[in-house]
Amino acid sequence: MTERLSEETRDTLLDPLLKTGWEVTQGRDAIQKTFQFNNFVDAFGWMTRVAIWAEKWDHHPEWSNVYKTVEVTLTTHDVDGLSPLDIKLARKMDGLAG
Ligand SMILES: C[C@H](O)[C@H](O)[C@H]1CNC2=NC(N)=NC(=O)C2=N1
Repeated sequence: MTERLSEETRDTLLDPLLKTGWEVTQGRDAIQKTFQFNNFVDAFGWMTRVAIWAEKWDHHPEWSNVYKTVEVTLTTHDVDGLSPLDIKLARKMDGLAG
């Protein structure tokens, strides 16, 4: 079972993600980002690829898709806050989005 990000490592791990458009969610220990794609098929294809990693890592996003936009929130429900798994999945999402 994972643990919440420690205060010592939190900023170091979050800073690179904040530079790629992730934001800390107001009122929740979570991060969020809106991904824009060229069209619905690209958006859904990206979601499909992310889903495979989410299932492999047993760590799943909270997300919604409208046409070519995907809004994503990441947090770890088991610890009610951010964990290294959220950092890992956010990095993977950025990587797969190109
Ligand atoms: C039983 C199952 O392993 C757990 O519910 C996993 C599934 N995916 C998860 N995803 C996220 N975001 N947080 C969790 O705590 C979590 N827990």
